[in-house]
Amino acid sequence: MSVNLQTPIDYLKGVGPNRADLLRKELGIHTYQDLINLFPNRYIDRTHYYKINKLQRNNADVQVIGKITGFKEVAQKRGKRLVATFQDETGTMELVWFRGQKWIRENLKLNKPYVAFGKTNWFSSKFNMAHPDLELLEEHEKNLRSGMQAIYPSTEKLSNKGISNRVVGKIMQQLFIETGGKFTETLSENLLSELKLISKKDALFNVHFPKNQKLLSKTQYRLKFEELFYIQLQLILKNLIHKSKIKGFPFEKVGDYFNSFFNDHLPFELTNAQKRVLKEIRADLGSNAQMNRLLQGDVGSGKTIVALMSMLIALDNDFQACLMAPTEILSVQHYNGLLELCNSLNISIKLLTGSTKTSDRKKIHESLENGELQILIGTHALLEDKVRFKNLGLAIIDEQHRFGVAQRSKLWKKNTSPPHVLVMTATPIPRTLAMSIYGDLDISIIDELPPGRKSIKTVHRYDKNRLNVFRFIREEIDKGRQIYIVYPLIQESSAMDYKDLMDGYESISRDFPMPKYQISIVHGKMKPADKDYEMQRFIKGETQIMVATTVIEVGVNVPNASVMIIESAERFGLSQLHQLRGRVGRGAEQSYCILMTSHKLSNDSKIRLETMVKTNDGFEIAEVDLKLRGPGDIMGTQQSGVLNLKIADIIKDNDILQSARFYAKKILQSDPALSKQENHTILNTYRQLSKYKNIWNYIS
Ligand SMILES: Nc1ncnc2c1ncn2[C@@H]1O[C@H](COP(=O)(O)OP(=O)(O)OP(=O)(O)O)[C@@H](O)[C@H]1O
Repeated sequence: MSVNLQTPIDYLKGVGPNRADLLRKELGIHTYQDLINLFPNRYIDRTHYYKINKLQRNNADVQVIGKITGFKEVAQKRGKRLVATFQDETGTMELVWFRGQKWIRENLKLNKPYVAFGKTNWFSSKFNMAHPDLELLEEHEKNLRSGMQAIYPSTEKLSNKGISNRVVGKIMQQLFIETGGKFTETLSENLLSELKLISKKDALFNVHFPKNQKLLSKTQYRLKFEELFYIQLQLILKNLIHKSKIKGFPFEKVGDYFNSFFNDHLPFELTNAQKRVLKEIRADLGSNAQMNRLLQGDVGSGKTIVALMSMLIALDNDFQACLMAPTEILSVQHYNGLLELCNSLNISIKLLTGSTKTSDRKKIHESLENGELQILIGTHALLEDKVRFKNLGLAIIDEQHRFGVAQRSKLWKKNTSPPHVLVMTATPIPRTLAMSIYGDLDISIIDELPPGRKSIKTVHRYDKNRLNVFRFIREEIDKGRQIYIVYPLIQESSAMDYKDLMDGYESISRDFPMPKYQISIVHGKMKPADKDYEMQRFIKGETQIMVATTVIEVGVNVPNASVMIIESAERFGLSQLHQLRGRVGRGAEQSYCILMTSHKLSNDSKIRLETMVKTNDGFEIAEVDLKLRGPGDIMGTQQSGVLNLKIADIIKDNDILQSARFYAKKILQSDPALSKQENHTILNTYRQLSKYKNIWNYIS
């Protein structure tokens, strides 16, 4: 190509030193390449022309073809305004200027066809357009911007400094004239033809000058695909390198434990999503590589059974398995649940937590080391050095948000070779984000709830409606249901929060007196044994109301509980609210979630509450959370690069991301080193990637 894209922007015809300075300072555009990469942030559809008799009031972005038949000046409070009569074959309207009259009168030509573009107003029984964007029809037709007009970021702000959107459009046009618009392709022939993608050079032209919406959509698809494809390629390569370096135990067979459970003891039919995820896990376990999989499922979607059945495969292959949960309550619950499910399978399962007695602890350690113990469930007590397995084949970690990566790898080190790892989370991370960030994990998603679940009715109530809420609680208890009332205790040590909880407990005890009503209370300051005792009373149905802090947030399963009341709901984050709500709606009865707040709510709190009221879908909630808090915040650390997208939107372009990931995977599966001739372009582009860090910096 003849024109070097690194040419400074000053050399482009129509730019000049002043504009060049502004472009550099205001938009960071130094070279031709920077200019091409200034992608529009929106478009105005200029493919349609209105007739004057079809105009409507306050129509923005309207264009009309007509002729100026005369001018008049109209006196107003301060100065004069210039009014032109603008006419087409269907009627007459006015074009109005409040400044620049002299220039306009001298330069506009009477009775020549013009295109007037702007917003319509209705004034003195006539339509008018103030300060229209006017262009002679014959010039307009030559103009590349006559289809979908690109609007560039910041140009609206900068227009009085001399870089209006129109100016950027014009110099962009000039750039394509000077370069001939011939840019090197960056995707392979195969991808282009299989996905029917438009070429790079067409995409770059059309992103700036699309003729119509259809072409624009194709263009955006191609560029977004490319951006996401190369990010996925990088992530998957990382994953492949991990897999080729770290060997796992191949679980070759599915044996008696699994089959007997599946055929004779499964308490319900698995959902299709559960079956699909199990297949994915089985495939991993059967391969030679070490499984490193993230299992995402909304609250109550049935992850536990998937975890158990995966553990049974480990047992079938004479390996041990462990399940680690973030809290004592959860570990106990998992333990009891699994004991019940495995009742007739003759498996040895034990629980190890901070409160396990020393003598029991010793026995557990021994039986783990000699291999008698097959499944160990517990809290981070599992990570202690004394806990040594004979042959740990599968480690399942529930709620990975609470365990850091370092802790995960500590589990690995419990063997000479690392066990397979399955990380389960009930706090859905938006799919897009998960795919972009967990380069080292494969992802399975249970996106279906067990049949027959009624969606939880969620309402927002102010404190002053408390009496009504209490009446509702009484009615539900009379029907035999149980109630959670949760108080924010963001930090377990916060004295004020603790006082709120205790005050709440007292007032509830007054309104729901013994002996008719029995109340449990659980909070972080209690001894584990007391907590467990209170929890068990509620689980067994001996108490009807559970007053608690967020210790019950994850995983607690009491199907008879049908009402979740969240006090000071504005103080909780979205995913936490969703988690709490997930504690009800686990049985067949209609369940309710009542979000109590005071009147003073910030905008973000309002959005959080509205979202909760509107939807039960954890993934949708995660998306809103992502928008409110930003990806960096959600993941704890800013994963720069991966999330620094120029054209794709991590929230909206999920489908494209899936496809990009699929093809990146497919290509790497058949050609991991990208050495085949057909992947030459991809390899080349990929190499540039590591050099420039950003795929948009290597257009040539
Ligand atoms: N396929 C199914 N059909 C009917 N019930 C099911 C099915 N799968 C799971 N369940 C039941 O649904 C409830 C929720 O399952 P589970 O506790 O495994 O959910 P979860 O995904 O772990 O959710 P959470 O993270 O909120 O605890 C349990 O009572 C379980 O027995």
